[in-house]
Amino acid sequence: MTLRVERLTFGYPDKPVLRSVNTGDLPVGRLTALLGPNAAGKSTFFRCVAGLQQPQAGQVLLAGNDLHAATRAELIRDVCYMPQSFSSNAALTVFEVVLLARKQLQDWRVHDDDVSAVSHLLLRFGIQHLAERYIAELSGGQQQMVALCQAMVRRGRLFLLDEPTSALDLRHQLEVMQTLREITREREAVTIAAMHDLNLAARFADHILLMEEGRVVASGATDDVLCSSELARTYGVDIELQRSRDGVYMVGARI
Ligand SMILES: Nc1ncnc2c1ncn2[C@@H]1O[C@H](COP(=O)(O)OP(=O)(O)OP(=O)(O)O)[C@@H](O)[C@H]1O
Repeated sequence: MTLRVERLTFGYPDKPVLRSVNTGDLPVGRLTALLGPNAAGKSTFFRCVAGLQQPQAGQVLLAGNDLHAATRAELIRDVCYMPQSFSSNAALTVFEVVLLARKQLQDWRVHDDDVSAVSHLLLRFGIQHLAERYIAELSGGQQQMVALCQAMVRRGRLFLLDEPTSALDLRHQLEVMQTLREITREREAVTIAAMHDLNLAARFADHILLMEEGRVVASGATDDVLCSSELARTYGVDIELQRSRDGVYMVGARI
């Protein structure tokens, strides 16, 4: 199974945003990092793929089937989306909001496997100790981990995560990326994480999509894309890359 987005096009009145985006085949069981400068169109791309914004043209093919030809219920079942900004009912606990995310568009009854899925995921992301805390009482980084659990708690086939580590400290960034990579492999899902940290992408992503001004200008294996002159050109900086045992690290950037 692969995800393949073809000619995805979206714009606001007088403002084209996505200009015929083609991703190539994004492999199942692999973590893809979506990179690109501010305003390149990454969040818009996610919203269009998730069906939250209506593209003007193009197809989103998951295992060869057009996601947007599916029913709303099928789309929600298959695609799990974590938006860039966290918004949850502050009067609910962490356990409750993650459970609610799991039950989205499902039978309202809570079964044993729902409770164990939520417990297991909180444990996996290391926030089980927050389960009974109210959302309003959490730090920004803790809220981001809860948002991530909301996206990952369902059995989707495609996970779209908009900057999942932007509010996290160094240790949590590494732990979350490692866990995301493991879960993606175990579930044989397609996971795309938009991010600005090239070092994290280099270390954990298997595949890179590089976006610039509403187009994907490079799609390929992490080592290939990060070493390309395209990356320096897209960001408008000189980038020095150094390979290490764990992958490719960006060690320096100059304007
Ligand atoms: N509701 C809106 N109306 C008009 N233009 C919008 C709207 N939302 C986003 N845009 C524009 O669409 C373009 C792409 O925005 P988008 O949020 O997709 O970029 P991004 O790559 O996710 O950026 P960042 O890395 O800064 O989060 C930007 O020029 C932005 O100003």
